[in-house]
Amino acid sequence: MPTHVAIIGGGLSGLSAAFHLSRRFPSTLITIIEKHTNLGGWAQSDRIQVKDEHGRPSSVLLESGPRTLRPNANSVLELVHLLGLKDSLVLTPRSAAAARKRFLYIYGTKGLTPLPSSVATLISSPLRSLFLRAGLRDTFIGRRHRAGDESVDSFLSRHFGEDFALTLGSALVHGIYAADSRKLSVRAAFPTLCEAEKRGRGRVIAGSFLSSPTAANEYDLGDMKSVMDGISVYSFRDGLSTIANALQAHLASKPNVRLLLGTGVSRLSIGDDVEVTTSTGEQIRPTHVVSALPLPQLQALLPPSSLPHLDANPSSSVTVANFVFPASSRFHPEGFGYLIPRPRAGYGTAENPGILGTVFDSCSLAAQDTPCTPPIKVTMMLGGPYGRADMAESTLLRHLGLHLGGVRLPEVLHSRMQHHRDCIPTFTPGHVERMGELRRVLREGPWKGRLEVIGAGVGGVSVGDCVEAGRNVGTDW
Ligand SMILES: C=Cc1c2[nH]c(c1C)Cc1[nH]c(c(CCC(=O)O)c1C)Cc1[nH]c(c(C)c1CCC(=O)O)Cc1[nH]c(c(C)c1C=C)C2
Repeated sequence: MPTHVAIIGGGLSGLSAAFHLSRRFPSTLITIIEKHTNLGGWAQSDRIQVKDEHGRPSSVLLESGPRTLRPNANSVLELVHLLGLKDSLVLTPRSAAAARKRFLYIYGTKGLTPLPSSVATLISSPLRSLFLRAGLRDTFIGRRHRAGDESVDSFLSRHFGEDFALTLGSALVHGIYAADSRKLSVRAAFPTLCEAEKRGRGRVIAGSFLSSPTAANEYDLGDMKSVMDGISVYSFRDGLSTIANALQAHLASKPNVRLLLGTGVSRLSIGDDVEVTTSTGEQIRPTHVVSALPLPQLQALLPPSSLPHLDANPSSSVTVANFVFPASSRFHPEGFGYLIPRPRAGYGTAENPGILGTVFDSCSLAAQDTPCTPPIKVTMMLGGPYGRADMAESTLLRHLGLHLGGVRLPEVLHSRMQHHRDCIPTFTPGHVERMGELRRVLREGPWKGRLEVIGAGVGGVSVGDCVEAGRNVGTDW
């Protein structure tokens, strides 16, 4: 049993690990070391006060990282239940426009193209022939790929055709990984597609109708399943920071938990003992360590060549631009927002200076704001495979108006732009095998299972993946 666990990194993975370890080992000392003074990683929510064009005040919640959660992530629902956050939930039902209506902005077409969400909307959709050709190709050609991993673009092109992979696949990958679908591993990023291909003997659509056994895992959910019945996504009145703040308050109240904020780690080594040196020069000798850092940051703390594959993946940087407009000026359609596929001519061409997509936040999260008809909030996401997009606000707004079919935008009440460097890892093909080898070396090498490596760079980039990984830490200890 561990007597002292050091957790390096206080994002949601590290906090989840601390929460679950402190429950499982109530007499073990747990030290969380985070170089920033705030916890929660890039899930940061800020409340701002704005005045509308008539001088009336409003309070608006802005997110700089993830903004909504899906109810299928049981590990997060469990935290909501155990931390008593149910009363601050903001729920978006499946019937809401934000859940049903998603758009693409396709170069060469005017305005937004709705994505079909049912058979009826498919029949009348401008994307009908693209979807039909994709369905026919997968069903009648069906191509099983036997050797190893491949990119998302290559997988989708094989099954659904190149046009589908470019239009739908690249846009989806922008919206989740802010990455180039030609570089992202299908096995690591969309394992369910590979499983469906296997079940359908080479046909993904057929395979997705065949059920697969799901591993049973016990979660302490209280009545969260019924609360989430019919819900598409959820957040909290004060945004996603609510989870990190509640975890921090919970951990701060535990006598066996020590929070070292504003303290980095400069060295991590293993001899007879594990040794962690902090940026303040303190030497800590825990029995076990959890790294919840981005993998290249962990690599920088270790002696050269200690662990394999930590620098194998690149990562995407994203600039998040939040805009607040007057309540009276609904200028965009109701819906989730829109994604922009990779330009046919490639990234960095004149038609797109670097915009990946735009979220119509008010359609799902207006309940975070006051008064009851609050200002309209919209978030544009830039960068990723385009590289750093240093765009003037006026240029961004000109593009937004153009994407919406040439609408005249109202005066902006508030805006801000935040650049998140290397915030989302891009799992390149072979990632799953590489992480298997990393786990083997951690188990069998000098660490002998005393170091566990988690975080978005290992097993998945969603909040659910990060919280789940933290929950599973140290189950062999
Ligand atoms: C802030 C930029 C982010 C981009 N991707 C992510 C973030 C935080 C991570 C991410 N986004 C989504 C998922 C899938 C989660 C799930 O479905 O369970 C992940 C891991 C989907 C998503 N994409 C956008 C939103 C609002 C959501 C819902 C989840 C969330 O709030 O993050 C919009 C969006 N995100 C990015 C871009 C470029 C984009 C464009 C409209 C990058």
